[in-house]
This record gives sequence, structure tokens and C-alpha cells, in this order.
Amino acid sequence: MNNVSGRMDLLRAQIEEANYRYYVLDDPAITDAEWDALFRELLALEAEHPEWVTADSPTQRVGAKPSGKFDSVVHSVPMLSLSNAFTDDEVAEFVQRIRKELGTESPEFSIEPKFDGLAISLRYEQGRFVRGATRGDGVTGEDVTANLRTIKSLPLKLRGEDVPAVLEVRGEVVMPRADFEAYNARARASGQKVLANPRNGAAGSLRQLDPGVTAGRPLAFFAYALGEVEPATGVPKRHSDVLSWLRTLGFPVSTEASTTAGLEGLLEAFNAMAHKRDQLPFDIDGVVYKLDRFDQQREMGFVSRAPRWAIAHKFPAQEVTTRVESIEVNVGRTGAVTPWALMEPVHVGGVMVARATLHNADQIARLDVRPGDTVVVRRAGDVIPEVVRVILEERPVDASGLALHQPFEMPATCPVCGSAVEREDGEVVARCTGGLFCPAQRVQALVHFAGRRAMDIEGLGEKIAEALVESDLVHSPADLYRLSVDDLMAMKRRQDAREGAKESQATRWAENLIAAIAASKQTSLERLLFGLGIPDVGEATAKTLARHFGSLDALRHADIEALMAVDDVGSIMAHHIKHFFEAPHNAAVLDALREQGVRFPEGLPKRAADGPLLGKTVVLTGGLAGMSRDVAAGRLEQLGAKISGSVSKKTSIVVAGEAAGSKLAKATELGVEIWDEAQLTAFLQAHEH
Ligand SMILES: NC(=O)c1ccc[n+]([C@@H]2O[C@H](COP(=O)([O-])OP(=O)(O)OC[C@H]3O[C@@H](n4cnc5c(N)ncnc54)[C@H](O)[C@@H]3O)[C@@H](O)[C@H]2O)c1
Ligand SMILES: [Zn+2]
Repeated sequence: MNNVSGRMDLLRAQIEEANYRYYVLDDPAITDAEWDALFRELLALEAEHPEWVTADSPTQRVGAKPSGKFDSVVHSVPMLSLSNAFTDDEVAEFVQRIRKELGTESPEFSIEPKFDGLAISLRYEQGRFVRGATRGDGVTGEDVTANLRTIKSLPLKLRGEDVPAVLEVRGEVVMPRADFEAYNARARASGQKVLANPRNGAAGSLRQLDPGVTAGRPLAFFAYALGEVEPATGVPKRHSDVLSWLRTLGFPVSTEASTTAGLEGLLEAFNAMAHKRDQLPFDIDGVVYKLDRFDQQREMGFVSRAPRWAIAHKFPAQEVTTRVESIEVNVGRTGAVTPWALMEPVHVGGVMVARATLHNADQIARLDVRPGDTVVVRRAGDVIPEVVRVILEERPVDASGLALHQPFEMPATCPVCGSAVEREDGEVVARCTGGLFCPAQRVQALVHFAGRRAMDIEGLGEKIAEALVESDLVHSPADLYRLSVDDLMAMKRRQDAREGAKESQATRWAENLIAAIAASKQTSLERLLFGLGIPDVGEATAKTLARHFGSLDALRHADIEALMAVDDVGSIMAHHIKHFFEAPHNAAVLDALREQGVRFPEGLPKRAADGPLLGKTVVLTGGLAGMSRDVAAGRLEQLGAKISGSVSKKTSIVVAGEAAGSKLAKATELGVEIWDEAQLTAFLQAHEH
């Protein structure tokens, strides 16, 4: 007996503490599922021992006392909670109770999603929004009027002529999931604290002392009930009609609401909503069934904490706790290195989950997640399951009480190919620098290599690249040039067999692809350089490098200083380029490409050692009508000019073509000499040999 009453005391204390963190601090320490388990256990013990039910038990009360941060508002009609049902049987009991007490065979119910947000009450006087408050402990809430005014969908003035002098509308403030994800992505990128879940996001945003902060976080509102109404004469007699009425007054009301009679209809609606759950723009944690007729609601009445005429039928939890077995990193197609927690499998959001993303190194540091840790995992909508927080109290320790595991550190080398993993200043994502060499990146690297502005191999898209890599035919771009029609046909046959497709004899695609690959052997240095996918080296830089060094070998052997002497090549890029060419596997690919017959014109740097433009730096901007900018640059270089991509004080001449933009503006500002196309043409003609 003492054990039981002791257990009840403990449960009450645990629930009190959880309520304080959840309702007042917006910073829960346990999951809703854990809270529900504690609460249910207490309810069950109280049912067995009614003599030990205390008046201040959490089962007898709603929420928690207001924090004192805001002015308080006394609700003229108390705001209650809802009883919960977790199984069909519990819903059946609920319906049975109503049938018995009302003597109605098939009571009618209104059905609505259970929004996972924050309950609020809005007060309108003479049709104008005057005050809004949180639920608080159900009797006294917090005045959050200024913050509520920032919610765009919340009407500040009621629609229509005939509105009650006093109208209180209750509903839920929620944070749409997309806005929640976007907020967290930004927070992660800038190293700020992320929101644990949209409910917390909504509650935390609404309970800000600065309405400016609330305004910056998109919130939505859904109306689902009335408080005080004066005069009450025009109020409909059914809940479903109240929802329609609220809509005509200008309130957002869920379009998912419906009505039904009897148990069957409720369970059907529950299953339908469970299917839709992931597609809804905001989180819902169940379905609420309410007796539709107000006279019947009055007959059923209330218990201390919740109405007896309604129940919330809850979905499987979207947040659960489990244990991290290990942390691994995964390399994506673009080389991005993402850490994952491998966990003891758990049911979350209705599916079994064994991996959850840890996003990036910053997030790991913020969470301080380590192997062996008990963590909260969240899975909602189509979003990848993620680790939300670590339960530090449960971190495994050794005999002397020290943590068993050190903080996790991102590996310095790629787990797939062993190349260095680098993270640029100011970037959140770490990347494998292996490029072509890294099997994890091969498919994307091949697609890039074959791209129209690189080697221009028609027909080599993502699907074929995937098949080539998967069938082990191609490890590096050089392997492309060893392929035969027979190889491709064999690959296709294996694929057809695996997919159970009918074997196709058509060889045309394979012949075309081999021809396109062969044709790409005649290329230019700049196309090849761009196609190699050197980190940071885009099309423009590839061009500049090709022009500056003239030959592949000159570039391959350039040191950092020589690289930095190239216009627009900064120190980071110079290091990337040098690393790339230094890596033996990249050198092997380049040699193999040459061996396979890839050819491009090479020579000395094109810039003449002498000429009228010697010592002058020229920038070309805007479109030229008579020739391409490349051609113009080449001819200027033959006359001794150095071509640069950006305007600075060192620029001698800016050639401004059609629609020249910021570079022209900068040249004007710096007083640099500016030529139009006519001047350029005249100059080139005058110096033609
Ligand atoms: N993790 C924690 O530490 C912790 C602590 C306290 C409470 N909780 C969570 O909160 C729940 C209990 O809290 P509660 O009393 O705030 O309520 P509740 O969420 O179980 O149900 C009542 C509330 O549902 C909301 N609601 C949503 N859609 C509705 C609709 N269509 N019609 C009517 N009401 C609707 C209203 O805000 C109402 O106040 C627990 O089940 C638990 O999930 C968690
Ligand atoms: Zn790699």
C-alpha cells in the first residue's frame, strides 16, 4: 500500500516537473509518449485508490500556472483539456458511455484533426480583436495579444454585419512543418539553437516578449470552439454548424472536419486521417471526436480536467526515445559528408526507424551526441528522421562516473575513398575531396564530365551513368573511352534480367553512345578542365586557367604562387587546384585520358611577349555583337593584354558591350578607361598584321 502511494507521489512529482518544462519553459525533457505513460499510470492508480486522489493532482488540473512573464487573463469560460484514447477499444468505451447515458443508439459526432500546437482564446468586442490569451492552467492564461496580432490568418476584425457584441473564439496556433524545417535549416546554417518540434516552435514563438520575434516566425491559427458569446441568441445548436459559422466570420477552420454517427464512422475517419497525416502542412497528433449536439454535450458534462462529451484519439508518437549504437558518416553524390546515428530500431511516426540524421558537425557539437546515448528521435511527414536531443542523465558512464565515450568528431578522411574531408570557412557541410576517385561521387562526377559544357557526350545522363558505375564498367572518366558496344549491350541485358524486363535487341543507343564518346576525344583544354570537376573550378575559371597556362602540364605543375597569379584565383581555390593535381589517382586519370586519345590544342600561354597592350589589364563585360568575348579576349592577348574577370584599380581598360552591368558601374566609379564595341573593333583592326 505504501509502495503504491509512494509511486503515486513520485508520478505526480514527475508529471509536475514535466508540465513546468513543457508549458512554462517550452523546453520538454521527456517525450509526449513518456508523459502519456506516466499520466496513464497515475490515472489507473487513482482509479484503484480514489481515496488517495489529491485535489492538486495533475489529473485534476489543466496545464500549468502562467509563468508571470506576461499579464494574466482570467478566462470567462474555463479552457479544458481532452481525455485521450490510444486504442479502438478505448474509443468504443467512450461511445458506449455516451450511448448509455444519453439513451441514444447512434450519437452524432463532429470529427476534427487534433492540431499539435498551443491552445489560445481570442476575444472580440464589437467585432474587433481586443485580447488573446494562452490556456495557462485553464482558468488563468497569459496575455499574448501583441504576438497574436502578428499572425496573418487571424482576423483583427470580424466579417459580416451581424456579429455578437462579445465573442470568444478558441483554437490552436501551429507552426507549419515547412516553416519549421526552413527555420531549423537556417538556424543550423548560422549556428543557432534549433526548435525541437513545431509544437515547441509555436509555443515558444507565441510566448516571446518581443512581438518582432514572433512576427519573424510564421504561425497559423485554426478555430475549433467558442468561449463566452454575448448575446448567445445567434449561436448554432451544433458544433459542426459553429465551425461553419466561424468560417463565415473570417476564421480559418480546418477543411478536414466532418461529421458521422456511431463508432464505425469514427474509426474510419481516424484511419483516413492517419493516411493523410504526412501530407498535411502541419503536425497533428490525433483526431478529436466531439458530440455534435450542444444539448447532448451539456447532458454529458465535464470532469475536472476535460469534457466527457469529447475525446482525442491519438496517433502513434512522432517522437520517441531510443539508444544510439554508433555514429557513422555517409558520403553523398556531391561529396557532402553527413553524419548519421545508427540506433536500436524504434517505431516512430508509424514506421520502424534504425537511422536518424545528425545533419552536420555543428549539429553534432550542439547535441553532443555520443555512442551509447539515449536520444529523442523525431519523424514527421516525409522528413528524414532526426535526432532532436540527448537525454544526458542517461549517458553511460564508467566506474568512476566519467562518460564512456568522448564527443564524436567528424573523420578527417572519406570513409569511402580515403581522400581528405574538408570544410570551407563559413560552410556547414564537409565534403570529400576525392571527386572522381570517390565511388560515392562517381555517378555525379560522370554526369558532370559528360555535360554539354564539359566533354559534351550526348546520351550519357544520370541513368546510364548509374548503370555504368553499378556494373563496375566505369570507375573514372578514362574508362568511358575503353567501352565497346558489346560492353553496353551486356550491361543492358543484366539490367533487363534484374528488372524482369523483356530483353531488348536494339543496339542503336549503344552505337550512338560509343560514337558520342569517341567524338568527345577532340576537345579543348578548358572543357576538359571544367569536366574534371575540380572543387571550385567552374566554367569561367576553367577558361581562365586554360588560357593562362596554355597546356595541361604547365597547370599540373604550377605551385600555389603561380596559381594565385591567375586572375580570380584566390588562395582557397589555388589550394584546391593544387590538391587535385597532386593526388596520384587524379594524375592517373589524366594520363589514362591521354592514352585513350583525348586530345586538345595546347601551346604556350597565348599572351604575347610583346605588343601594344603589354602591361595592360583588360576586362570584358556585356555582350559583343561582332564576336564572342572569348575571341575578343584571345585577340587582345595576342596584342599583349592580360585579361581579367574583375574590375579593380589595377584595371587599365574595360570593354563594355551590350547590357554591361556592375563591372561597368565599377569602372566608371574608379575612373577606368572604358571602350565600347566600336572602339574595340577599331583598335583590333588597326593592329592587325
Ligand atoms: N513532453 C512533456 O513533457 C509533456 C508535458 C505535458 C504535456 N505534454 C503533452 O500534452 C498532452 C497533454 O496536454 P494537454 O492537456 O495540453 O492536452 P492534449 O494535447 O492532450 O489535448 C487538449 C488540447 O488539444 C488541443 N486541440 C487540438 N486540436 C483540437 C481540436 N480540434 N479541438 C479541441 N482541442 C484541440 C487543445 O489545445 C486542447 O487544449 C499530453 O498528451 C502530452 O502529449 C507533454
Ligand atoms: Zn570519398
